[in-house]
Amino acid sequence: MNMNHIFPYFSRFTQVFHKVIPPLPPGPRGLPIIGYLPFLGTEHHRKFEELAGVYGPIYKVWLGQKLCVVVNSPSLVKEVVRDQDTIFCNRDPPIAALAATFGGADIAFSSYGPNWRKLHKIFVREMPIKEIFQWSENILDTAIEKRMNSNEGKEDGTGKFEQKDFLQFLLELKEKNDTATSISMTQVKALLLDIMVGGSETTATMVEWVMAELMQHLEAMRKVNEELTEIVGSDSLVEESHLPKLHYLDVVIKETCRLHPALPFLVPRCPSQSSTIGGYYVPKGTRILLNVWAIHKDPKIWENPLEFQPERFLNNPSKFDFSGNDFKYIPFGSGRRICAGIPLAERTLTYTIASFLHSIEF
Ligand code: HEM
Repeated sequence: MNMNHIFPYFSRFTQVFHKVIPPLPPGPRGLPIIGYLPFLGTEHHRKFEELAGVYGPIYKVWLGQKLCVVVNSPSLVKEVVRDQDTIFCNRDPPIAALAATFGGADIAFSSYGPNWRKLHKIFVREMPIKEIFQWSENILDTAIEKRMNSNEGKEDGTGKFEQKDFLQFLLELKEKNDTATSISMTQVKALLLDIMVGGSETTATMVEWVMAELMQHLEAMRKVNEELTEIVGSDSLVEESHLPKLHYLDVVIKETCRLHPALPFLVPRCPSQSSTIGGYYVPKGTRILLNVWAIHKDPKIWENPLEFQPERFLNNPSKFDFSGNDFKYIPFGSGRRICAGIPLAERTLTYTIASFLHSIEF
């Protein structure tokens, strides 16, 4: 066992001895140095769900030299993302993420501080979300039109799109002299990474899961198709104005996000100072995993949790939205570090799936 393993225990021992701080959470035993790593298997979300069944709403697990605390209940998630959000809103990026994001210069892996605040403000308040959406809308329209052998596209005749470019928006910010909003080239690249990598992989994964669930549940597929015929009509393509009226598709997407959250532990957080969760001691620097996978399938919270039942959201669609205010349902996270792209993600998901289903017979 190396010093990293020993030190928290030693320092805790002296403090517990003097009755200053509570114990660490319970958790499975691991091996010296490598901790619990050899027992994780390949499906970490299932293993961590299984451990929640054994150790309850909070447990610790050593992954190599890293102390991880896994939180498995809505009330303890609230302690992390609401009651103590300022302490727990740092990230704990692995080396690979730091290498990919220019040392954590982006929003997702940046520590909570001036860089995050500036980029987050630009992203949430100033980014031309509509233009980014229309850019993806154009790509999809063209793909579907090609698929339908139609020549009526939104291209300008030269094969290029007429849309204003969001890259141009970022480059203009780079040229600004105003320190409050101007950004460096590294920040431009980091923001693009968040949009292109963070935004596209998650959205593509969710589109695949929705299609897979609908193909397994033909009654739900029939209802979505009926709704599309009613709202869009049989001879037209799906447009952005149709999206808010597609209520059944909305609950299909919500139910899919419950069963298959794109990030089953969200993006791990890290306390900036030692704290407690659920009465247990959590040292500064611990990796905090919020186990959305287990919470979304907890039979104490959900009736028939493993079944695909979009109707469970139908009577109360606004209670379970993506805002992260109800800690039983947080596919996009919650608190200060909630997904910065929710409006875009919601529109893109609904638009892509609606267009596929309306234009192609599966
Ligand atoms: C279905 C699609 C998506 C899902 C399921 C999703 C989910 C998430 C989740 C779970 C987090 C972590 C939240 C937390 O730690 O509390 C996150 C963070 C983030 N997402 Fe998304 N996301 C999606 C699409 C997008 C899109 C389209 C964009 C941008 C174009 C985006 C940008 C971000 C950014 C920048 C963060 C980091 C926020 C921060 O650390 O402050 N996401 N997302």
